[in-house]
Amino acid sequence: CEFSTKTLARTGCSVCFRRYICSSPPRSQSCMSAWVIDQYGTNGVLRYTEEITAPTIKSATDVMIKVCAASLNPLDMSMRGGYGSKLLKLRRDPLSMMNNESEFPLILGRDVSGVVVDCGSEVTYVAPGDEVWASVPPWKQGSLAEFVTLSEYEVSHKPKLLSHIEAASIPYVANTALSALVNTGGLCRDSASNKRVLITGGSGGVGTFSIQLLKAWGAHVTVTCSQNAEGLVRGLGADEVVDYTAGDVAEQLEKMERFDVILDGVGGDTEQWALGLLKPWSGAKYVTLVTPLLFSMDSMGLFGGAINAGVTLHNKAIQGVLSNGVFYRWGFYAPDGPALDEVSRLVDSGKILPVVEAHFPFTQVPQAFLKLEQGHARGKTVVTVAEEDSRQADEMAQRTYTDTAETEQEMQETLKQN
Ligand SMILES: NC(=O)C1=CN([C@@H]2O[C@H](COP(=O)(O)OP(=O)(O)OC[C@H]3O[C@@H](n4cnc5c(N)ncnc54)[C@H](OP(=O)(O)O)[C@@H]3O)[C@@H](O)[C@H]2O)C=CC1
Repeated sequence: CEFSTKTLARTGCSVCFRRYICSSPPRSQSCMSAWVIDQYGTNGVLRYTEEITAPTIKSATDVMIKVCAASLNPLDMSMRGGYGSKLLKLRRDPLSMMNNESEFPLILGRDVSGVVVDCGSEVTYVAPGDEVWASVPPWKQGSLAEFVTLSEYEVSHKPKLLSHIEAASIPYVANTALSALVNTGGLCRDSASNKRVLITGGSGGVGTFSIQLLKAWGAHVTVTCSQNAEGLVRGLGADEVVDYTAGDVAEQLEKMERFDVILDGVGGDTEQWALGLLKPWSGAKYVTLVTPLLFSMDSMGLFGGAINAGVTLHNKAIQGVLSNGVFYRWGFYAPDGPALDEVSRLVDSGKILPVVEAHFPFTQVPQAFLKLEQGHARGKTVVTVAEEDSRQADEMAQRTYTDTAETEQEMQETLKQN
């Protein structure tokens, strides 16, 4: 081929690119650019390189994706600092864990929207050239890179209505919300209608997605957030909003009808008052996303940490059932391509909108992390990885969430139209 690997990657010439990857390219041609970390720490550990080995198709069900856009989640910040390193290292490669080999360089980034460039021999659901989106499990190399390889099960067709930048804001929070609400909270499209659901931390990534999903399923949604996020969450469909900065949040919520499910994205002392807000003896569930499992394993070792976390969960679950017959549970992210197919349909039918608060070019990944560190998220922070998307990025800059009242009106109009 007359083009360099990089040009091929950027022009999406999947046939030529495929030949390059599969014919054992010379070292320089199998490299890609990425942001990596070589040790755990603060933002200074992020390093840009064009010399990291590009992923390849290793299994018959692998799908290799050219990344157009990625996004950041609180987990990226935590993983940069070493959070979950023991369990994730074991999950990545048990052998290297036993041999005490290094897990570095690591690539962060848990969302991808991009184009398939190569597939294993058994892949049937997608083909080179397809536009896809996916969440990247934390035990795999992330999406702050030119290419990422996932299994076919983890990948889904990108919603047609979204740009890559918009699409990259959804998969990780969607897979987390669906896992927590469906697998752990027992809700689903057919059973959620008229169920009363409370979401704490409704203005962040998981919250803004969950509100829209639950409204699309017909649930009644109450949200806690800061006063200045009320317009945003109401615009996404929240029925009732409680400003946690305006006095005792538990007191305000106690005046309301009891809930069937609580999705807690805040943690801390929330669980001390939240369980009392559930309908007693009715199968109501409290699901928290803020769990001590990985922290325990980091500090006490894999075995000790697992036992400690298991005992904590068991005691709290028993306490919940004994005190007023409610279920206390921990919710976790789970990769799930088929679940994203369902989300894709909801997005294309206008029931779910992306909430992109800020986006950064690939050259400014450390700045994107700094934005994340400031907290007070209002949706998601996205990174444009491929150059083709830079024009879309400029257009997005005009549409980025800046004014709450305007956004609320726009979102309500769009959701009403659908
Ligand atoms: N267990 C798992 O597998 C997963 C766990 N998580 C965890 O879930 C949590 C939520 O994730 P995500 O939505 O991505 O996080 P974000 O950082 O995107 O959002 C957090 C939101 O909570 C708001 N907030 C902070 N304090 C409170 C409070 N006391 N009451 C109400 N709202 C508050 C923040 O805004 P403001 O401060 O302005 O009020 C912000 O909008 C995180 O802790 C994350 O680590 C996420 C994914 C998977």
